Amino acid sequence: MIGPTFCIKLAAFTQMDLQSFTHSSEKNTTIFTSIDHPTLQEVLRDWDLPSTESGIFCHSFALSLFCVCLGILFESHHCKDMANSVSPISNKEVRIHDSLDELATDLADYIAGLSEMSVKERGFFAIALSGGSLISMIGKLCEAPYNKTVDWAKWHIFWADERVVAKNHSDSNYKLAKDGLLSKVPVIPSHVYSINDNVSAEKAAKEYEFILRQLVKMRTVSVSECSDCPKFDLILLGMGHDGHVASLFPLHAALNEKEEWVTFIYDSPKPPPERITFTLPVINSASNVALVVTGSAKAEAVRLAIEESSSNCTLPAQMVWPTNGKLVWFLDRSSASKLDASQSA
Ligand SMILES: O=C(O)[C@H](O)[C@@H](O)[C@H](O)[C@H](O)COP(=O)(O)O
Repeated sequence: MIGPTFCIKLAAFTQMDLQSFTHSSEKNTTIFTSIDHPTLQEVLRDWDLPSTESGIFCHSFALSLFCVCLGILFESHHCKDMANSVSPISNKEVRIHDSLDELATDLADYIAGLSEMSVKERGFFAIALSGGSLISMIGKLCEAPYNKTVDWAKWHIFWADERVVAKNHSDSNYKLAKDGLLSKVPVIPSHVYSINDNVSAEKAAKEYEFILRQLVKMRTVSVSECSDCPKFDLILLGMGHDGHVASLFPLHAALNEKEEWVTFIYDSPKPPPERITFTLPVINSASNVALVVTGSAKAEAVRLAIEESSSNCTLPAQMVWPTNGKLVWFLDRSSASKLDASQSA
């Protein structure tokens, strides 16, 4: 019987035997043709397997099982590590544009491309929007060719953050997106997931997470391979000059939220104070995250976020590291002006 100590024993077995492994490899002999390690002998005894000459088969068998275990251990460890990782990602791209018009066209191409790919692969495109100037930047999607070529009926639209105000309030991110994009393209109204604006921020966050959980169950929104988090096809974010993204502000407790998918705040430094926001685990579980930032006022935060990502980072934008996804920065020359030459060339 393979007992629960199986993995531990095999792990112990390899740890010790690296030396003899290398040694026998150098001598070009068959690896592990005789079992001389007590831990492996113990494992084989537990399984009632022979331990000497006829052991070649057993050795290969044990070695193969060990490799499988190691693979599983590595994979789960890797995923866990990456979710809380402090190491810089390599799947990051910085696109710097000479004009806002050029940026807007590139952004529209990028979104249309991801939409096409997701619809082809999954039948849906789950996109999360934020507020601010980002919405005017994606305005080109209402124009030709995108208004005709994008498969709008397959879009499912969410908010990475929302201000807890009435939907017709000028502060509402929903209203901003509706006026700037959603009312101008043929999205299906029931695919637009706005928050409940009749309840407290706390309740609105809970309800929003509940809706998300249903959609993840149905796989309208995909699920991360490393956690149970939703895996959005695309999360679009802006960034404040203080480095905040969505409604995750510097040094705010919401940045540490690891369990909830959607959290709430009552003290946003940027008005209005009551907001709901995706948490970092959700943002970092997305397939694609785009950070769209323009203007010289944000140049220093851009530099810090792109060039100073380290273990002691404090800017929320520095903490945006999609675990298995891709991060693209869309910048204009002004916001990129403090990047080192190799980034901004
Ligand atoms: O609801 C919000 O306030 C936004 O989601 C917020 O995160 C915004 O994206 C940034 O503050 C950048 O805004 P600007 O691009 O307008 O500066």
